[in-house]
Amino acid sequence: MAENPRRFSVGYALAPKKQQSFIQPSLVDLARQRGIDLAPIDTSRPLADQGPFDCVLHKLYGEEWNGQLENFAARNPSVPIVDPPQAIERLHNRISMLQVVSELEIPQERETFGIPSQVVIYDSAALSNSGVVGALRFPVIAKPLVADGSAKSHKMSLVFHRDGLLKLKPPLVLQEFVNHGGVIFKVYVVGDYVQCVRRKSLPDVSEDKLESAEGAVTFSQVSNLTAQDPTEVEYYMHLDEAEMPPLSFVTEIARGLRRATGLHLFNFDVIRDVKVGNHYLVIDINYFPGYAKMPYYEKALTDFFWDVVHEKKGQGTGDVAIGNEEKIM
Ligand SMILES: Nc1ncnc2c1ncn2[C@@H]1O[C@H](COP(=O)(O)OP(=O)(O)OP(=O)(O)O)[C@@H](O)[C@H]1O
Ligand SMILES: O=P(O)(O)O[C@H]1[C@H](OP(=O)(O)O)[C@@H](OP(=O)(O)O)[C@@H](O)[C@@H](O)[C@@H]1OP(=O)(O)O
Ligand SMILES: [Mg+2]
Ligand SMILES: [Mg+2]
Repeated sequence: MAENPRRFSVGYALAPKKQQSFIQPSLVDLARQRGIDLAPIDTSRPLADQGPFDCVLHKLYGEEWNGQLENFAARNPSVPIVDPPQAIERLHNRISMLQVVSELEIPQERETFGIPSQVVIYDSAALSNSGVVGALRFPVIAKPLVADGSAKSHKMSLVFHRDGLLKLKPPLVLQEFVNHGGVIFKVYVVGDYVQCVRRKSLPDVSEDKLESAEGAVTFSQVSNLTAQDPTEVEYYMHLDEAEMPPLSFVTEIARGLRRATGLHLFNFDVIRDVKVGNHYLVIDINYFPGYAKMPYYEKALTDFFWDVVHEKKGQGTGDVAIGNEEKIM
């Protein structure tokens, strides 16, 4: 009689909303067919008492949880934790998050990339200090310094003039707004796998608008908004027409970020400067983003789990490009 093939278990610890969106029956079924069982972790009990797991997947924060992961790792040194809290930590601060982009050493040829000019503001006095904000070109986006996934950390302001800064609540980052044709590219990374999609963004700000606009406007998670009125529907039709950045280019950045951060699961937001045409700016990096919105996410994630539990991370056979998807090796 044939032996039962070895099964693997991936334990997951996610906030309820994340669990609901990510753990879809289609993902659970596909993983199961490939010999991988997705098992919920009970966060009210010690992690080290649960399992056995061949991998621990998580998006939870805090000292208590980090302590649980440390205990688990001490008892199970060979079980990968995706991803280690110290590696995720740098994405929780919008300065350290983009610092890593500036440090990438990638030959820039036809397409170039960077980050927008920005300054960090720790106290209200700095908002009226010419020495601090004088070098910035308006409009600017004010972003909370902390990017910890809270609703507050996504609340931003588009500020047209210096007087619009005065009501803001530090600590925050003031980042120059770059006109980019109202579309952002979200580059999803799942281990070796990379997929780029278009999303709605803030519209360009013309010189006229800049002169006539007053103060600041607030917004939150623009890219997740859905069409509400006919002009929005019209907008979405044109969104599909925006030229994508070359996949090999975003894949190079993805590979660089993976190496520099040690992270396996993240996405980054890229905009294309309309004034330059082939210059791109990375404006945001998110840990374990909404993968369920990514076409065929079940396959990408299952392949990733398979690689992790078979300890074959990064030992592929070469680059495979399929449409807007690519594998980095
Ligand atoms: N420097 C910039 N220039 C132009 N538009 C920008 C800039 N920074 C941010 N935006 C716009 O604001 C949106 C929100 O900014 P950002 O992505 O930093 O916020 P977030 O709350 O971290 O987003 P997410 O939901 O992806 O985590 C972007 O998707 C983009 O539409
Ligand atoms: O809400 P979704 O599931 O779609 O995912 C969003 C995710 O929320 P969740 O982790 O609470 O689910 C966000 O994480 P936090 O910053 O809030 O931690 C952030 O990563 C967004 O960029 C994701 O949207 P996407 O970038 O994929 O469009
Ligand atoms: Mg973003
Ligand atoms: Mg973000």
